[in-house]
Amino acid sequence: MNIDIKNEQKYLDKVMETISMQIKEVEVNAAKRKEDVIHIRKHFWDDIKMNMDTFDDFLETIIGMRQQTQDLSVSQSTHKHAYDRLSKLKLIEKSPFFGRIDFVEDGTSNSENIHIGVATITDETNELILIYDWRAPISSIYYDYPPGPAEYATPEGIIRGELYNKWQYTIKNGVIESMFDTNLTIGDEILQEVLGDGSNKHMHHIVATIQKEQNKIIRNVSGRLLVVQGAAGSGKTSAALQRIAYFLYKYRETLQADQIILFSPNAMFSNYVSHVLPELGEENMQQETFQNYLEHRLNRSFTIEDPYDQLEYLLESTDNPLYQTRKASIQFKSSSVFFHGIKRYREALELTGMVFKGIKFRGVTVVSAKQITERFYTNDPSLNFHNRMDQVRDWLMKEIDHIEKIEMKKSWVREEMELLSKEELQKVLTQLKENDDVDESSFEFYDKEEQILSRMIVRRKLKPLRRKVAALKFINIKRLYKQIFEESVSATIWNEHDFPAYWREICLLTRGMLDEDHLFQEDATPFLLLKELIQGFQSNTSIKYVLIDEAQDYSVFQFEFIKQLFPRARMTVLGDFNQAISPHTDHFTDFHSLTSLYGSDETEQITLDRSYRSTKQIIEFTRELIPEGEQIQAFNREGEKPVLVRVTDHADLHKNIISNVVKLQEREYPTIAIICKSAAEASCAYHSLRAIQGLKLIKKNTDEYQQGVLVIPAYLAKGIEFDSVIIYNASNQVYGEENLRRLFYTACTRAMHHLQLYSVGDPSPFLKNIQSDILDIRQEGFC
Ligand SMILES: Nc1ncnc2c1ncn2[C@@H]1O[C@H](COP(=O)(O)OP(=O)(O)OP(=O)(O)O)[C@@H](O)[C@H]1O
Repeated sequence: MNIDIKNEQKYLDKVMETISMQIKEVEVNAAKRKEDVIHIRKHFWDDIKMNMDTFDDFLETIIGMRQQTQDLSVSQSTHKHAYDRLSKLKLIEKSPFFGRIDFVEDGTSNSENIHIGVATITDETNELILIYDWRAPISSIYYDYPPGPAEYATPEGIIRGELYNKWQYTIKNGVIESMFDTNLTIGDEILQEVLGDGSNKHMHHIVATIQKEQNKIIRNVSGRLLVVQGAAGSGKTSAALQRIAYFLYKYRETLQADQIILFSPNAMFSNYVSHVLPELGEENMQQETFQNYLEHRLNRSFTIEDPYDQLEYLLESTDNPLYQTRKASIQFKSSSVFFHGIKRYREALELTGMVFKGIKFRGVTVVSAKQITERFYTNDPSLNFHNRMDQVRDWLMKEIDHIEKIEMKKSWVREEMELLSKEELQKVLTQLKENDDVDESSFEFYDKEEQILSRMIVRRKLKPLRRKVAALKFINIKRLYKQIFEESVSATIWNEHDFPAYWREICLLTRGMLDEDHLFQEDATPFLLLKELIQGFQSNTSIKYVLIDEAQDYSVFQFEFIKQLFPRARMTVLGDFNQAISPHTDHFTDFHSLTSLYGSDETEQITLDRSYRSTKQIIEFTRELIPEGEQIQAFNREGEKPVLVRVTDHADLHKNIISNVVKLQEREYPTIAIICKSAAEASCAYHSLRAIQGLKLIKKNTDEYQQGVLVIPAYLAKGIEFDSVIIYNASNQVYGEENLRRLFYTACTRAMHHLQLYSVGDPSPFLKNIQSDILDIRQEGFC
């Protein structure tokens, strides 16, 4: 069937007319609802008869209040519903669709002409769908099939048929600017156009150009765990966000946005991706960094090193005498051997080894640690660990009751009684008068008053103790964790061959840090694991979906942890092992170990090989940097070949970069990033390049993605992208070690349109065998 742009424009005009009518209707409705809410709030008490004279009056008052609250809640939610609909209509008002398919279902002869957009639009009768939501079952054909036989899944089963035509549109301000028949065009013009645009302060949605393999991720709902390994720029983050939007549509009757959580690498990344869902007319999910979670759970007792300080140490402290110990320590503590060792250790504690803290009151030990230990181990051994611990807690609570009685008679209580305020005394007096039928002038009354006051004083003092006992704070977790690093205990946890190199030194180092109440990053999760195994897991059952982006930097511990933390959730894990820059992931090359989390039946893996962020020339270069990089396919978008400029010294380097940035600014790139190996290098570079106007230094606590010319350490650039990337110093001296390959690759793959590398002296060995048709190598001088 032939369609032309005029007819399609007519259809667009009709849809826009419908939308503007609906906007008017919903505006009136929303305003009315708003008035209702204001009215109920304003007159909330007017309609309630406050009468507490008799029980029936009291009941009537309560019922009236409840009724008013219910009315308010209904009005608020209808107002919200109208308001959300209005926002959605306004969002799509000027560009209501981006695609069309003509589909004939098997067994019928009618061609359904389906226009697809960000949200569903029906005609005034509410019966005819003018625009299908991109997440509707039939819309999947648009993403999954070229013209020919096609099918889509519905709750009632698979629908098969023939896809005759497929069009893509660019619509701006209500006008169709271009329209492509994808039967005829070669390549994806719209995708070319989108990817060729400059960078933005925030990531945008991709629903008009979702690719087939990405659609598989977005719509996958089969197992408990979906693992996505994807090349840099292959759309993992995008797929994760559109997947969340898909869930919110598919399960709209039962799922709220705050029942979904996305773990992201840092605050800047969170801010960068925070506009995608609102752009799609959906509320944002919760976002969290794992570090935040750790701090929330542990920082009352410890200071915790953050992952960036850990990385910075590893990048910049290679001369430190403890460097090798620390490195070995990180690797061991992130391994599954350590994870299972801790589990074994906890099991062993059932028989021996528990350490408790004595209970002190007013500086005196009232129950000693030894007594608690004895009590724990003399409890019925057939009871499980947690039940035994509960019994100890109950026993301690009783001991505290006993202490309360004894303390009430002590002289310090009498002294404190003298200090009570008039109000406090009055309160007790009133209480006594109300509850007891005792003559106010009698001795009995006096005795009772004294008793109440003493109890009040002692209880107040014992309150924190009771709270601590209830929270199992009498278990000495720090000492228990420290024991793991004592020879007498560690020998019972691990087999001889499990011990890593530098074990003695690791033990010394860890014990020393614990004594200073400081936790290394690599100790934080194992410490928390041990704490939870002993005190019981504090899980969050309301979360239904957990998504972990940049998952390559999480350890086995962290995955286990997140799984236990959200026991009812389905998990989506997205990452790229070639960008694994955390020190504990040095030897990881895939996500296979994750299968054990939920078992192979519940786990699905999808690989994304095609990269969309960068030009073909940049991809052809970056894939040379990693093993098996040839598997990565470039999207066919042309650009310039990356350039490596060798300079003789730092003065020359800065002169070259400054002049190059001026040229790049003339090209009007919104973002030019000068990427450094570490924060230390970034800080030096920033000071030497300050002649660049508006230069900004990005630090670990920067919480907003910024445009302009930036100096940024490579590990903070993870997950984001820049129009032009300048690798500050790709020399052998800076990137000489093999373990920096992935960091170097991560830095280079941030470039969308332009990539330039500098090297003071000899370049990194990573660049050694790259052919001149892929990397343009120039000797010093201005480029
Ligand atoms: N189907 C698509 N249509 C339009 N743009 C896309 C598509 N897929 C990816 N992109 C764009 O490609 C860029 C990279 O996407 P994204 O950040 O999601 O990739 P990633 O795999 O998470 O990258 P990295 O691993 O490097 O962080 C973004 O600008 C994104 O908008």
